[in-house]
Amino acid sequence: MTGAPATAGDALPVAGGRETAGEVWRLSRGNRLRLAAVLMVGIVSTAVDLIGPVAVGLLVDRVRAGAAGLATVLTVTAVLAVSAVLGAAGTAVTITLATRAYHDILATLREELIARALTLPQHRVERAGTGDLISRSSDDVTAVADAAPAVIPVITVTAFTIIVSVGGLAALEWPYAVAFALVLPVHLLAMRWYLRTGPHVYRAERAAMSARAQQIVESQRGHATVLGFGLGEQRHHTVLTASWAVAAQTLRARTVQSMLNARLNVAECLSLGAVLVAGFVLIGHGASTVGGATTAMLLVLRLLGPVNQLMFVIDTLQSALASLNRMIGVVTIPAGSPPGPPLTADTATAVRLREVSFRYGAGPRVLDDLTLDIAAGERIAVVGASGAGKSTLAALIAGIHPPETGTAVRPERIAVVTQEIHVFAGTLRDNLTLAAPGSTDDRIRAALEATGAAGLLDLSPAGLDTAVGTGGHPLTEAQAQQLALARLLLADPDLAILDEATAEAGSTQSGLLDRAADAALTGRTGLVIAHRLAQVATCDRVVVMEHGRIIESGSHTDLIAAGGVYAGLWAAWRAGQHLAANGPK
Ligand SMILES: Nc1ncnc2c1ncn2[C@@H]1O[C@H](COP(=O)(O)OP(=O)(O)OP(=O)(O)O)[C@@H](O)[C@H]1O
Repeated sequence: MTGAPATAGDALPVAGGRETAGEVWRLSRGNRLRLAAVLMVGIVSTAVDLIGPVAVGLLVDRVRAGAAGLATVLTVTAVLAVSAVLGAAGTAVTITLATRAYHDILATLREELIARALTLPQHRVERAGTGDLISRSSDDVTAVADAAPAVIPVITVTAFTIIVSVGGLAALEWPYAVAFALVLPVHLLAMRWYLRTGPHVYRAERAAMSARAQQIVESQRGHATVLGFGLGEQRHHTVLTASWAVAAQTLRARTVQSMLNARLNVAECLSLGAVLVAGFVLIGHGASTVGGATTAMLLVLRLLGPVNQLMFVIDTLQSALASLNRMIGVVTIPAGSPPGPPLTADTATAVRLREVSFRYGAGPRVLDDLTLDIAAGERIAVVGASGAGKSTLAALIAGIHPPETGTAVRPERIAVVTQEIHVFAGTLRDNLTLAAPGSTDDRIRAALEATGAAGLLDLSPAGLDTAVGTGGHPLTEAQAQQLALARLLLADPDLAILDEATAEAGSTQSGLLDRAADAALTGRTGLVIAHRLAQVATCDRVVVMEHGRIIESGSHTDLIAAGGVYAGLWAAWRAGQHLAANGPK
């Protein structure tokens, strides 16, 4: 199947803040009780934390009044210790509960993301670039998961500390709260600046990472092409450029963080100064004691810690939010139009296409008002020039692409074998029984025999337990094709589609793979796309495509006799075969 380059407009969507919040609320369905517990325990434990500053303030006043003996100091110390222990225990419980809820919600999101990614139309993924989807289900999930240890303690502690400490300041003497509130805009300005600057920087960083992943995936997938055309240098340069783009964006992000630090230092000095001045004025007017001012200063100091920490983790938070938006963007992609209903009533016809059209995105029509019936048990071959739409037709019949217009009726159980065979890491048995779990070893062996692939059992003494795929016994392309055809036989579908499934065979192996394909197709409806016309000639009917339309249809013999396009293709192919066998005259 030929492809087209991805454009910016094809990118997978990224959710907005409101959409993400709505989705997270939906995903938190099973954790609402836990979240309520977080709220209650958090407020109570932070309130307990207030006891310390108040006790120290009282001690200061007693000392100034000359009324503090050893007993007072010991009592205050004990109160400090008990409140610290209770506060810490409460905070630990809060953080644990919040972390569990976070991971539960993330796990649900990850499952939904993978489920959605696996059901995305293939052309949608191809247009966006496989790297983007891989990056969203790996890099982004990691970024959101890794943010938990840094972000959750700070967010929960800060939220409750702000509520309780500002309340405490106001209860002490309202001018303390006012003084703090007057300086709060400086903190908020620092945060606003950061929130305005940060997301762009982090989005750009993530996008650069996606682009790099895409380049690396393409270089690896196209390994054979890269080697074949000597593109190693060029690919290396492209990957290097993408990596430098990531480095540049990361540097930009860290610079923004340093500028935030400077703003935070200013805000901190101003806050402490404002409460100190308020204390000075209040004490001067007899409205507060030195102990009261001490309590106020301690409360502000307690407050500044988590607020500043919040600023420090806000970059992690921003980065995690950018990733979360990208993950939610995939989850909320609306399901496309479902493939046509499976054929049940008419057992004589396996596939019925009526005036179907299809285009990739906004591109030109690749299938154009195409009508085709395939009788149950019939084996048809589809031929035509490169780009005629053969693979697209096969994918539409398989239900991978929904038709843009027209109707497509097909059997329920369809299996497709293409030129690209992925051998999963696992045993031969695992790979063969993917689509037919529970097959007995005898059935598996029979399938291997029937497709002429029994030699796979001799790859190692382990037979069916031979490890293949990544890290396992390497398979040649032809062996992988044999494996796929035997797998198809085991899956026993109503309709088998072979799209260039035997194209990898060299001249010595083409007969072997053609026989394997024949065995896999026997007794079921089959659609074969092949450039080797020897395989085409054995089919019941040949369909010739041009520009997304069927221009000829009939048996091999009839089409040859008709002397049309197929007859020309056949003559050219035979001449090519003759030349290959005998050499030029
Ligand atoms: N994923 C895709 N995105 C956009 N355009 C595509 C995509 N796949 C195929 N096309 C375009 O659709 C047209 C038909 O492609 P298709 O692969 O179906 O043709 P084909 O007859 O199978 O060609 P070939 O024999 O080279 O595989 C071509 O113009 C191709 O560029």
